[in-house]
Amino acid sequence: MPSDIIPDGREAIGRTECRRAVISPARAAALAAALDLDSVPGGGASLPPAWHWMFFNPVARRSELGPDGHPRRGLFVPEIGLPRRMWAGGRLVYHAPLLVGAEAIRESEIIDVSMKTGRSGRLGVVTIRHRISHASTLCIEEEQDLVFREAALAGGPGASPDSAPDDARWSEVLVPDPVLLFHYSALTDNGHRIHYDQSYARLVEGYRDLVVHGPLVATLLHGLATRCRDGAPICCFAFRAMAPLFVDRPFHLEAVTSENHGGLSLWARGPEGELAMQATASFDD
Ligand SMILES: CC(C)(COP(=O)(O)OP(=O)(O)OC[C@H]1O[C@@H](n2cnc3c(N)ncnc32)[C@H](O)[C@@H]1OP(=O)(O)O)[C@@H](O)C(=O)NCCC(=O)NCCSC(=O)C[C@](C)(O)C(=O)O
Repeated sequence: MPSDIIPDGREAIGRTECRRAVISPARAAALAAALDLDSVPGGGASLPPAWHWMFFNPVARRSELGPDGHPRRGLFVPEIGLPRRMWAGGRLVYHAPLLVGAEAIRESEIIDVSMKTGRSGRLGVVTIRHRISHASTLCIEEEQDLVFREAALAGGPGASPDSAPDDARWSEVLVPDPVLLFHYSALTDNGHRIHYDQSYARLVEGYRDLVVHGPLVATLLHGLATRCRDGAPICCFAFRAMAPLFVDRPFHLEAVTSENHGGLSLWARGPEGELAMQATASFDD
């Protein structure tokens, strides 16, 4: 392809992949430890919601990695000429539990690639649909939004995050220390350098420090949602990452009962009061 043609990635719409994994009790126990939880889901138990993000991830050979530590773009996720990847949001429907110890299959399809111009510059949004099943039982349907941004430029448009709500009924604080980031990267087979390589995060991607994983924050919000409802199963969860959170800077996980749908509105509030992630959860009861 001539170098002056900027790819838009839309040729990848419809691309599919399929991965199998055993919902490993050892990984579940390791995530429970990393999150400092009292209970560990053992063999045969239901995997807590969002913990499936530990499984089905591509493990690429070193020669197939891109400069950010992810598998090189073009293998499944398309190359769209925008180098900085972020996990920016998703929508999940939980139909049936994934069982610890059992084999599961994830079928994935790229369903949209769209180019946008945001306050922070040009963005490419790649949306992937995943269907996760035990044999013929569909357990989770998920749409995952990956955002790709332009290379960091000195003096480029800065982030202008909104403020988080101030009416939380439930609030918990978490310090995302580097050991937690390390464990979450390892448990999710995620080589993305923004989470552990400080000079890369700062000098190449232009962040102020190591970035907290979007799926980790969303996992913590799932946990808060479950506690707010005394363990009732979540049936739907949607989230959008609005601003990055950084290592060692405490943030709050907060929730309030939603007047619209009777479920919960949740958010992560960053250290300066910024809205870092917003989410909604609804329940089977
Ligand atoms: C994405 C940023 C730069 C856009 O910020 P912006 O200010 O430029 O955007 P905007 O002006 O608010 O919106 C522009 C357009 O983009 C859309 N948009 C705007 N935001 C989103 C979103 N979240 N999800 C989907 N779409 C989004 C928005 O709807 C709009 O579309 P429209 O023109 O059609 O109306 C900004 O929201 C941001 O910095 N978010 C934080 C992302 C983050 O911190 N993610 C977690 C860390 S990265 C990670 O964990 C990675 C991992 C795990 O290693 C991994 O690679 O898989």
